[in-house]
Amino acid sequence: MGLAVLGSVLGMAVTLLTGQVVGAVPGVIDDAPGAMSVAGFSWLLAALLAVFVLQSLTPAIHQVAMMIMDAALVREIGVGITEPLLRPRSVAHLEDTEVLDMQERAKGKGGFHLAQGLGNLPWLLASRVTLVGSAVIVGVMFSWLVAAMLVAVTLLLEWYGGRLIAREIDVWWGNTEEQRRAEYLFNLGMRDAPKELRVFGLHGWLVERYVREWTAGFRPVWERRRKNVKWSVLTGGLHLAANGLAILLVGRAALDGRLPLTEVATTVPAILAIGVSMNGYGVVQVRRGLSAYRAMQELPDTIAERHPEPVATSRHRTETMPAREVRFENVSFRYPDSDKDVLRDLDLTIHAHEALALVGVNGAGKSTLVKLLGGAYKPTKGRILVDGVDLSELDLAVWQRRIAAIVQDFLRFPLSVTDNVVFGAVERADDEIALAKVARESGIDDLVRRLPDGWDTVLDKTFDGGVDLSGGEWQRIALARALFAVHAGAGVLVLDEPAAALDVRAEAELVERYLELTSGVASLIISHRFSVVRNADRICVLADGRITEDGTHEQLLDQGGTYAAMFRLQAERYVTAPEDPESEVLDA
Ligand SMILES: Nc1ncnc2c1ncn2[C@@H]1O[C@H](COP(=O)(O)OP(=O)(O)OP(=O)(O)O)[C@@H](O)[C@H]1O
Repeated sequence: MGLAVLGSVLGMAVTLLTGQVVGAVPGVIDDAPGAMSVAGFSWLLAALLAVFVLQSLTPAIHQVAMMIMDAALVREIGVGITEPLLRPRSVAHLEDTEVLDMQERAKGKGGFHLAQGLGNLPWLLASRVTLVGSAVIVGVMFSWLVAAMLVAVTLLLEWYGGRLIAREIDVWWGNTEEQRRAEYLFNLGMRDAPKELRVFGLHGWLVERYVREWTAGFRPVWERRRKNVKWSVLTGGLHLAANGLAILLVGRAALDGRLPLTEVATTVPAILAIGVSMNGYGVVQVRRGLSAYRAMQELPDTIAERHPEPVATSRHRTETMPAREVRFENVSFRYPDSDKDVLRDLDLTIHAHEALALVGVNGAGKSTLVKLLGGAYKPTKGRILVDGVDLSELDLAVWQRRIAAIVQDFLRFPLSVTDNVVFGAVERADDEIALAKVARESGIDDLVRRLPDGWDTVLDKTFDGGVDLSGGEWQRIALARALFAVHAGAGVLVLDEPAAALDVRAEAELVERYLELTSGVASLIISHRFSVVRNADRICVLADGRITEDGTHEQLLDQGGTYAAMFRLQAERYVTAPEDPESEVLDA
């Protein structure tokens, strides 16, 4: 800001000195009495040159300063927006439309990002300094009335021009249905589904559809722009007329001998400087940048107010829990903004050191139960007790580190194999012995040996030397990550569909070692594969939001309820297809 203001002050100094130089020329040439000496004139010229050079340098220095500032601003804004969203240990705020709106506003409306808005602040300030300074020059040297007229016209037209720009930008960034569809199609082709598009030969369809949606999406922008053109020409004409009138008045005063040469030579550039200080675009950018800045500042408080985090009471030793059990007591739950209870008066106890399997049809609420266990959501009714202590009284950050989980949509980091595994317990990232152990347990040791850079291979083909893994290989990596967390001391292991992408042999291996892998921790396994489920110490059926059956595999088969029916249905499929290699595994 200092540099920008200095630049405009130096600009005005150039105007004043130029006026003095021009005004002094006749006297110096005529060597008139009382006129400036040649030496004095030379000093004046030297001063003009020095100020001019300085003024020419400031934009370059300003650009460099802004580039450095801009990088820092973008970084700070990135942190300022993401940090409050990441900090809470639960996730309900990420589905709260008020929070999401505020986040959108903080990112900047109408393509005016906060960094751009704030980055424009110095330029706007500089143009304001030029406006006021030049108006004072015109006022002092010529006429305050003309100065006031020029300032009024400039500000009025700037305000109106800003409105036109803002409207056009709002239409542009209105994020119409068509624009969003075009963006979706673009990402589909470039990022999300390049393989499927080729397999189905959809290239031509995608391009044609993209062009159609894009054109439809931007039609309102062009309509608005067409409407704006005549107003823009009109305001431009008015501006020109006001400046022209002011210069005409200066010219007449000069011809009438009322205005000396120095004043004429100073006033004319000052009038032009007022004209070019009009900056409607900058005003809109700064105004929106500042409103985004306010939203960013309010974001943490809004999240804290609307989604208060429980205050952890240090009386409990969360880091060794659960020593006995985790108990769901009369728990009901519905997602925010939903009118359907996913869980209803559910009672369930998971004992420490016990392998518990949870089965149920699609959408029964199994993954939801895991989210509650991890404190991602709070029950709408009832309590979750860990060794008799309400989960809401525990330090959630510590509790969440006690849980090792493979969730259905586990993360596939485009980083090295090591990073993908040690993210299970970053504080133990250097524990190579544990790393080697989980590699054996999860069956990724062979895979790592085959990879070009072993543990350092990046698991994303878009990076140098990176590779793509198959779905099943990724699942083993996720299993290794969860086991690494268990070795680092996690007390609860959650495996949500750990075998979904595994081949028959890998699944059989997992089944064989399942109880060994989960010994010593409370484990919850969710699977539609009964070959996995039947090995658990205890099996619970989740239906209609509550536990309807509870027992060992044999007990539940004897009961002849839902579990038995589901198991027989799946087993029959293998029995009627004896050539299916999976039947051997099942028999085994
Ligand atoms: N974030 C959410 N907001 C609203 N409803 C949700 C959300 N996540 C899940 N649901 C709904 O909650 C219900 C239970 O979903 P959940 O994922 O827990 O089922 P699931 O038993 O794990 O199913 P699956 O076997 O298919 O994985 C479903 O009806 C689902 O549509």
